[in-house]
Amino acid sequence: MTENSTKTAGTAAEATGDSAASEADAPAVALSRRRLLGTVGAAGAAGLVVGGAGGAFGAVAAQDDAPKLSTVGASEVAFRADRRTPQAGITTPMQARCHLVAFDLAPGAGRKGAAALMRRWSALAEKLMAGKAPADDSGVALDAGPASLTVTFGFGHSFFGRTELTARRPMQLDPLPSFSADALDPKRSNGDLWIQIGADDALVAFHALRALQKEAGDTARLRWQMNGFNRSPGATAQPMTTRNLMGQVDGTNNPKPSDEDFEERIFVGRDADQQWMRGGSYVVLRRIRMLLDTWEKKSRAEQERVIGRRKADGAPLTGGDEHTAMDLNKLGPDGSPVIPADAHARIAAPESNQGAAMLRRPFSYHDGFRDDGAPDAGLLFMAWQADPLRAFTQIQRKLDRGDALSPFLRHEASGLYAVPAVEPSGYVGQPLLEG
Ligand SMILES: C=CC1=C(C)c2cc3[nH]c(cc4nc(cc5[nH]c(cc1n2)c(C)c5CCC(=O)O)C(CCC(=O)O)=C4C)c(C)c3C=C
Ligand SMILES: [Fe+2]
Repeated sequence: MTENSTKTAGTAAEATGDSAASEADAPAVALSRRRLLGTVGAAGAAGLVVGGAGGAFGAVAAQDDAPKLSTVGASEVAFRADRRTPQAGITTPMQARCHLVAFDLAPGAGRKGAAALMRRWSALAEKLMAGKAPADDSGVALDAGPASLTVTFGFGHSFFGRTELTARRPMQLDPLPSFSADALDPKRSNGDLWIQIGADDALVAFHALRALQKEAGDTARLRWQMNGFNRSPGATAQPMTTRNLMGQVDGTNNPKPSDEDFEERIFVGRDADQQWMRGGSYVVLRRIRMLLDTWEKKSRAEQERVIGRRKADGAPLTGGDEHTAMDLNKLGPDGSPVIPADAHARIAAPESNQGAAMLRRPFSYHDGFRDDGAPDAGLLFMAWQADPLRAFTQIQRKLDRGDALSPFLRHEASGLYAVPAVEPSGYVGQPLLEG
């Protein structure tokens, strides 16, 4: 139930450069090579379905007049399956681009207006993710396929008051506590409705954002919007965990779908009080600006001690490669821990937090330069979990008390959203809005 199937059209050798690959098996080969080692890549790859991504701007290999697409362009992520599944965009491998957008319901829209909007938005998202153009299309995404487009919908705390559904608001949506390093801008935080759009092509991502905004009509008003990016597929010789704008390999010690406790950590259980959230997840969003001018003045050795891992390959300072477990007990010749007591990876690790863990799926952002010339850049930190109190809040509280990375960060915006599962039919949130 954690995996969103990935469909793809496109030819073998085109994508892999592997002339030995056969037409039939190549898309799977190409995708698994590119994505298997990605931050949450195993999930997407495990759910591979090889099929055709047809549609108005999708590839239809059999049609002579249809545009030919690379495997990147033609890769399609399913919006829904034939059973209740988590929405796409949670375990889907991270795409190269993202737009995050929050809306507030217009006065008077109420539950009826919200339901109609979610019905329209879900239909549109399903169409776009299949590589099909909406009516009156702008043409922005012409020539491209779905490019792994995902559209993920969430509901914020304030949504439930606006729709008179407070009795069905899960306590997991209770506002996050304040942290000492917070410098939060309320205008760029929270919101009734939240959408995460991800795609491996910038035009496809923008096209979806614009189409969804237009579809909101008079029912919901845009509250804030953020843009993020990650490395482009195929940019590195082999698939790698992504780097953030501090240059660190970021995402190594994420929970993996193959972990025994992955489901219970990331997705809401079958016995949850709020039935409509069963199989869903909660996402915490933090727009975290990096103080890069200060960070970049530190030596590589100092930077590595801040995290507890090597910059070159993400390996723990206690040795091995990127995926070797940290040895938190190892002491150096001077008797002090090799991974310092205030190292970010030590303080955030499950071992330091009663086993708490969450699925981090962040995007970098760069919004130009501030008046003092410092980059307005950092991380759109997104963490997925079954219970934010036991995961994000627990870990952030600990980080707040003495993380060596915190002096280089400013948390400038925050959001917490309930992201329900998607049913085999109907629209996202229907069990909440009509249940
Ligand atoms: C509250 C949770 C977390 C925030 C906020 C956070 C911000 C943040 N992190 C990095 C860079 C790295 N984080 C790494 C590991 C890591 N971080 C968190 C949590 C938060 N990070 C966790 C739970 C972990 C995993 C710890 C473990 O189990 O080992 C790493 C190391 C590599 C990795 O495992 O991903 C880096 C690098 C930045 C730059 C940042 C804010 C901008
Ligand atoms: Fe971190």
